Amino acid sequence: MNFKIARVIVDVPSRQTDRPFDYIIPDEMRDWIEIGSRVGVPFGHRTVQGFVIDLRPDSELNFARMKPIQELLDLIPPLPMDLVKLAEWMSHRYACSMISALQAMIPTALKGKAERYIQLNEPSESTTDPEQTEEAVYAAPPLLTGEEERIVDYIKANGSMLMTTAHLSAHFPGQGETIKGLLRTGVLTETQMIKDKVRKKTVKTVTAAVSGEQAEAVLASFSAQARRQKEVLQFLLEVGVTLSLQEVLSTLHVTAGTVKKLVEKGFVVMEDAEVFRDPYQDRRFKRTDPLPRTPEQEWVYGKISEVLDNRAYGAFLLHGVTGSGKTEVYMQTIERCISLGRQAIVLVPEISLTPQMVERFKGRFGNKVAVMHSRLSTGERYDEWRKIREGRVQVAIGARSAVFAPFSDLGLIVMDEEHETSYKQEETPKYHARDVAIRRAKQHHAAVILGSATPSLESYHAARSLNNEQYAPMLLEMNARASGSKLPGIQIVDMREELREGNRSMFSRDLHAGIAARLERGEQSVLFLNRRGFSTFVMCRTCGYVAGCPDCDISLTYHQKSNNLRCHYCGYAVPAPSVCPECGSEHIRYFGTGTQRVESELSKLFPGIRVIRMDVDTTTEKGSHEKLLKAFRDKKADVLLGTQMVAKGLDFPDVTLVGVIAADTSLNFPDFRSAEKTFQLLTQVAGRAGRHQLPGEVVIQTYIPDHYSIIHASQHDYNSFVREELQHRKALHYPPYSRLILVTLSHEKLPLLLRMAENFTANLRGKAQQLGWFGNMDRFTRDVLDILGPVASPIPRIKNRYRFQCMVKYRGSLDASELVRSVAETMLNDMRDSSFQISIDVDPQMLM
Ligand SMILES: Nc1ncnc2c1ncn2[C@@H]1O[C@H](COP(=O)(O)OP(=O)(O)OP(=O)(O)O)[C@@H](O)[C@H]1O
Ligand SMILES: [Zn+2]
Ligand SMILES: [Zn+2]
Repeated sequence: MNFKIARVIVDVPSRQTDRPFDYIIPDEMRDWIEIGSRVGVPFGHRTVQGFVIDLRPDSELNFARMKPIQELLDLIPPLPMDLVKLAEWMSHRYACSMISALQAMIPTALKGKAERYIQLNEPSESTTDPEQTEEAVYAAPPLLTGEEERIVDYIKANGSMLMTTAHLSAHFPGQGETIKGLLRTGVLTETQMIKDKVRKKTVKTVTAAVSGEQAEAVLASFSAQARRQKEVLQFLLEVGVTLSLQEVLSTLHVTAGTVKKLVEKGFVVMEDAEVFRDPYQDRRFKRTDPLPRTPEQEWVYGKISEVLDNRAYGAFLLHGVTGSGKTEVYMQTIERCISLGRQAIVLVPEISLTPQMVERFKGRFGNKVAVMHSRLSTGERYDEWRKIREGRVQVAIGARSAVFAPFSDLGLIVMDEEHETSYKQEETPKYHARDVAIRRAKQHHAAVILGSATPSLESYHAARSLNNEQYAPMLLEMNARASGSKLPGIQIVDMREELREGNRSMFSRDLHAGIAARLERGEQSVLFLNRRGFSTFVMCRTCGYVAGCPDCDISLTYHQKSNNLRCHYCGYAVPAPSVCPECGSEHIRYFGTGTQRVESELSKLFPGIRVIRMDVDTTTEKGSHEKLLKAFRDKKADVLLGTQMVAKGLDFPDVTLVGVIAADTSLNFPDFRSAEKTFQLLTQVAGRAGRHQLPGEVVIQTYIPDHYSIIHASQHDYNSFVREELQHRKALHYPPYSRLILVTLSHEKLPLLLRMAENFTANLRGKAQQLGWFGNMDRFTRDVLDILGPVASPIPRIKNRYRFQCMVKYRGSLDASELVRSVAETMLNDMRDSSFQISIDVDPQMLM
């Protein structure tokens, strides 16, 4: 097929440009441009980056008015065809632009921006006399001043015809006007090209360029002064392979000059070779072999293998209690997938929080694994990504964006802790990695494993529902711990009772006794603080003043390290005041992070206790997690104290006590998922205790001891919790009995916003009525859509913009995303007020 036209999505984030634009494919690019290619194209007066999403033999548009593609940025398209298709689906499903979906799929390194370059003006072909040398063309007609000549000579002398405008102006300070003059008279021209944020890394390599027969004669020809050169050549001939220049220099203690002389003489070839930055190159991972499967693992493994072997789509919800050996199942099914010549993706909630997971996969699969880690440098991430794209690895492990790992023959996607909210991206594109994973698996006829000890109600309901949809996951359960150990006993302590009996400490008597016993026996404890809701704000105890952000309706957060107050939404920061700005009182209190308070209380109660604190403050540095966890594993501490971070995936043999300081802070959250979140957290932390030989014990402190999520968690009873929670959800038509779309409208002027929010909701309602969708959720029909609001958002003002929201609730097979998007678009087009914004969040996880 001879394609002349490429349809390109340009990297210009505006509603008007969210459609493909047609460009002519220049002849020399014909063989190279593919769907998924990244290109630089002229757009208005700029050059922008874009992605080819379709190829056409022809265009409906006038060829004369169409522009050609300016440059092709990679030889291998960064996006395989299936990801381009996936982006189209995402854009529809999540009501986001195509460019935002495509950008989410590539590493930051490839988010190129146009850079301006200056070059000598190449004469156009018609006027070029082949006899005329370059020199003649420039030197002759326009009479250059001395200054101008120096600039032109500098460009020539630097060999490259291309030089960034920035570089040139920096090299000739104060000569801006001269350079502009040269541009005006056409001696120089300026072009724009896309420059990537990071380049491939290369090293110089050297190889002997002398054949075996010649070797002796050549070596004999060296003079006595060239002894060092001779040594180098001899060495290279002996090893007989290409070595990095650095290696040669450090082995033989010679200078680069010596090697260069050999290159000049033609005895050695020096080249640039691409290298991959490997963030784990200095780390050794203990190799592990597959464990003999337990009977439960065997059954689960069999079910998944069937689908893998058939190369069919199949989804599984693996509900296994903590320590049941889910990770071992992931690894063994992945091994099977690889042996079939296919590749696998492992998704984990937040990879920097799960170093043990990375260790286990590296230990089993070695250099077959690429790690997509947010803490890696842009360059390192780019290289890990290239290993995937170029087929050098078979397994990718990473947080939600790893779902886009560009494998060519994907066979399996594993999503560990599938209930975690971090799988939902809160910025545009607001996708949920679970739904994207299922979609990708369908495209590839691959298997999906959603694993959790506490599956989300959405997944559980889908697996359980009677009118089993085609894509619903199959429920697989594992109820016993793989090691044979029992789940720990859990005790609930009523903190109100403690107070009544005169205990004002944050530790109940039972938890206190528990920690003391561990100290005596040389065992370890994990203390968990439910951070949500713990105060880090500043309050005056005299007048009740609370420091708030002037631009956002939210209180400022106290940061101990820098001793200032910061707004989490807009970044506003002020030094922490020492007296109340309102009444001048000195009784103004700073509440540090909850963990700091617990830590100081611990050392008061147990002098000499060794505590490792793990929270946002102690884990900002790269690798700090690993360090802290290793220290704990090496028994350099008695207590690991932390927030959510200590709840996940940790497996330490000597931890026999887990204490939950305040279980219910997350219950008081205005969110219909708060009971579910609390149950999940408690189950997860409790699961850290007694995983090996020593039996475990858990103490949960709470002010609401009779809340069903706490009671069921204390009995390890997921099924009863779910039954009760589903009843509440059903009564209120919350997910999984409906789906939600949260629409947030914002503007600086409150009265205007109010009117627009009313209008928007009315338009939406009207359109839904026309379609016959609108109705009360109590209605006994499958397809129905209801609209709640508008109301002020829970945070009514951010960055000086007021916010109103409305909630769309629907069920059945309605295309609600499309409805909301079209109403929003019509309204924005009619408004012509660019300051008015509508943000659409499909399947929201945070209702703020
Ligand atoms: N077949 C097996 N035989 C013996 N030990 C096993 C087996 N499978 C897993 N284990 C061990 O049991 C422990 C728990 O296994 P694993 O971490 O895979 O469970 P998990 O379900 O992923 O745990 P969690 O969800 O609590 O993080 C680990 O120490 C693991 O090495
Ligand atoms: Zn005050
Ligand atoms: Zn703010």
